[in-house]
Amino acid sequence: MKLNFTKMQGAGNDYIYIDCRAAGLPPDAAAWAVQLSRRHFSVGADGVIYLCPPLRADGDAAMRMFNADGSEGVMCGNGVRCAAEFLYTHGVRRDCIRIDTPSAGQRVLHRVGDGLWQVEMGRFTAAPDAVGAVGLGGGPLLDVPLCAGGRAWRVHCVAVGNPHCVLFTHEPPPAGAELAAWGRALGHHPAFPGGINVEFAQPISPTGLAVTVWERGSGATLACGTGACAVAAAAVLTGRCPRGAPILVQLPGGTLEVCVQRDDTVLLTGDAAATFSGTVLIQPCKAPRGVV
Ligand SMILES: N[C@@H](CCC[C@H](N)C(=O)O)C(=O)O
Repeated sequence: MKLNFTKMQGAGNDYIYIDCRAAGLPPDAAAWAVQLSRRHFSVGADGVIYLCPPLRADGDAAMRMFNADGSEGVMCGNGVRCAAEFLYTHGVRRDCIRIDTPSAGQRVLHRVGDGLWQVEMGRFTAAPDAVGAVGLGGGPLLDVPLCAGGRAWRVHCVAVGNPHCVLFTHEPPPAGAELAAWGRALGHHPAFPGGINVEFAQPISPTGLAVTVWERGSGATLACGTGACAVAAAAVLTGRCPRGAPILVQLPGGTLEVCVQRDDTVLLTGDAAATFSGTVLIQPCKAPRGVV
């Protein structure tokens, strides 16, 4: 079977976009995500995003995002900007676009420049499944001691749709094998039975953070939009960055601007671009992908 797709990236977080606005989500959506995301063997990506019929009367489309291992994410901060850019160039040429999601609600996006979108990401909350820890008034869990990968850490658990485990470092954040090893150890820690995304953040100025990311379901990625929001929220809550001001989150794939507002809602601004389109042959799935 042949499938039309568009490859897009936001801050280097790359997804394959499949337009299902007419037909709806395909039954093999998760299996296709595993197959198509494999770098060197197929299109290659951090995951697949299906654009589906809207869930609300005022929605322009709905978005379903699947990580490279076939697990479904609740939200995708980089992916939703690319989804808006895709819709903008495929029939919804408006500067305000509304994208529905099954469990994170509707996201409203504003086109603030050529290929530049600002998205209202909603309120940050406690990461939902940090077992045994108690958040402040049901809010994020701050300064939680955790042993993982043979090291003792202090982590901040914040959800922005997806759950995130944020760690602040004095040194430049880890990359390569170190990022993969620590990300995996923390991301699969028993405190997080549903798995968690991991961000290492080094404050580099009063409003700037250098960040590296290990994503559940995809491994190390060049950026994570909800992750950038979670890092900014943790930085505000721990007094490292100001509330209500733009915070620049520098990731290996690009810089995202995040503003944590007085009511705990978060604004995320960043690029969104198509890189190529094509047709891919869907093969019967042979070998399952290993856990990342
Ligand atoms: N890269 C995304 C988040 C994707 C989902 C995440 N891996 C999860 O399963 O929670 C972003 O830009 O937010």
